[in-house]
Amino acid sequence: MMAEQSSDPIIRVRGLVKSFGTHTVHDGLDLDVRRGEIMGIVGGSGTGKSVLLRQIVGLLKPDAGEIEVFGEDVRDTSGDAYRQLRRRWGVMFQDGALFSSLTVRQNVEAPMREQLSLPDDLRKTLAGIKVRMAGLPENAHDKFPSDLSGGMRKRAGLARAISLDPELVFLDEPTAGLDPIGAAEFDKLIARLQATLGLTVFMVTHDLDSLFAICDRIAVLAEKRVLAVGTMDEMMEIDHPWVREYFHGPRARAALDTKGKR
Ligand SMILES: Nc1ncnc2c1ncn2[C@@H]1O[C@H](COP(=O)(O)OP(=O)(O)OP(=O)(O)O)[C@@H](O)[C@H]1O
Repeated sequence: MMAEQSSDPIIRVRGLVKSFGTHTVHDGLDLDVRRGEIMGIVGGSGTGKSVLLRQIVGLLKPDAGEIEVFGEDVRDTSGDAYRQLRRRWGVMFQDGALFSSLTVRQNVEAPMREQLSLPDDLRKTLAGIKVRMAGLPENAHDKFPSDLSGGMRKRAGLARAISLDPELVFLDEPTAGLDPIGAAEFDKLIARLQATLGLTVFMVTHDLDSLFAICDRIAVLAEKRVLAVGTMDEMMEIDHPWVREYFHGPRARAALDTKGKR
């Protein structure tokens, strides 16, 4: 997990401001995500974790501030430069955001169809490889999302997120809704893909087990900005009411216990 890391920021956010009407969600938010790390984004409900993710990938426009991914400005999403850039990352949304009328493999093929001109057979084969990499059994490839369990749908969403061999993946609450065993397996899958593909991972999560198990660093969103960034050990030392409550509360202790047993 740590081996591939360097201090080279793959995501750089400076002075980000974002409001919806009179409600300011981000006000002067700064964040660096380094190449090769798994960065966990945490914060109370409504602190703007998903809104941050959506701005970084260009789905929402910031009101002010700078956002660079791979050293390129992502605020102008109209041109070829953004289209080129978008190929270099994959996103897994919370509900998987799969096309319900397509099978799992066809869902994984969709970005390939859009972005690459490959012969049908090759595209199908490559999509099958991604589905297997996401840990889905052979008999799931031709199923529709509605015929899959929640955990399998998440794996299908992950397979689609890695369909274009991205350097960076964004995961929005990947383990939400999974039982603890399913969540732990999903954590392992993320860590394995990160290590084998050399990915950088930006992961919004509420899951303390995931934070303990696989995140290299954590960014805490509070007070409309990134209040603190650091390793889990560093989080434990921060004297801020929300951070203290979150990282020292009963759920955190339970997660630490779980980690000890793994
Ligand atoms: N398109 C939108 N229009 C208006 N308000 C929005 C929009 N998207 C998000 N918001 C508001 O921005 C705030 C941050 O939302 P966001 O979904 O990023 O929170 P979050 O930190 O991901 O929360 P949770 O942990 O509950 O998922 C919320 O108050 C939300 O209501």
